Amino acid sequence: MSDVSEIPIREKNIVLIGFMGVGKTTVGQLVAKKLYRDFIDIDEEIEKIYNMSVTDIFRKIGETEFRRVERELIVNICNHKKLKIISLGGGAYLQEEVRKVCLSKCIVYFLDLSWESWKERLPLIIDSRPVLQNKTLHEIEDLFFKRRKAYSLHNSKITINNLDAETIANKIVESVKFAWDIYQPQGE
Ligand SMILES: Nc1ncnc2c1ncn2[C@@H]1O[C@H](COP(=O)(O)OP(=O)(O)OP(=O)(O)O)[C@@H](O)[C@H]1O
Ligand SMILES: O=C(O)C1=C[C@@H](O)[C@@H](O)[C@H](O)C1
Ligand SMILES: [Mg+2]
Repeated sequence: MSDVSEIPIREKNIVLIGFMGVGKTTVGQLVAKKLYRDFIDIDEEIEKIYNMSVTDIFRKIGETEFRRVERELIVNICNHKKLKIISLGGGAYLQEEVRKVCLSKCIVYFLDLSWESWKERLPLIIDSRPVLQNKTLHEIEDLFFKRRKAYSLHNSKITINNLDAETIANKIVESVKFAWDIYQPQGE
């Protein structure tokens, strides 16, 4: 497969990062449709490899192995694929190698939701996110703010409080097209 280090900005993969449950999967699918691109959800890819849910992988195989596969998958996709919309799992970007490859090969969008808004979404996701289980709300809050340091390394931030998924996807598409036109105007 070819190396994509010199890839034109219009062909770069777009990567969505942010805390679990902020909507990376939901919004990524919409962005892919709007830009006529393929969508890759890293959690789904890992589930296909093991033919198990993320919850079962954590339980039966363990988080350490999950993180290794997650990292290798992301590094491989970022190095060898282009024109994709990629939604990471919420913890993937905590790995330095993942941050490095995403920032060097892709355009990284951070979906930024406030803690107050995020808390309302907890009941929707708690059962399918093993990292949240057996934690108090205070411990989850600590994790939410600790992880912001890693997410602060991005190319663009979209503040998503009170916005529906369609509106967020439109904002990303608008922002991507703006960047394309600034850095690589059509016809040049
Ligand atoms: N803008 C939104 N407004 C309200 N609910 C939303 C929005 N975006 C996503 N959701 C809902 O929040 C939940 C989590 O969304 P989603 O699975 O897309 O998050 P995620 O960021 O991919 O999480 P993870 O990091 O665990 O992969 C889903 O139930 C989804 O329907
Ligand atoms: O934030 C996390 O650590 C995780 C988020 C999910 O997307 C899954 O990747 C898994 O549940 C771990
Ligand atoms: Mg997801």
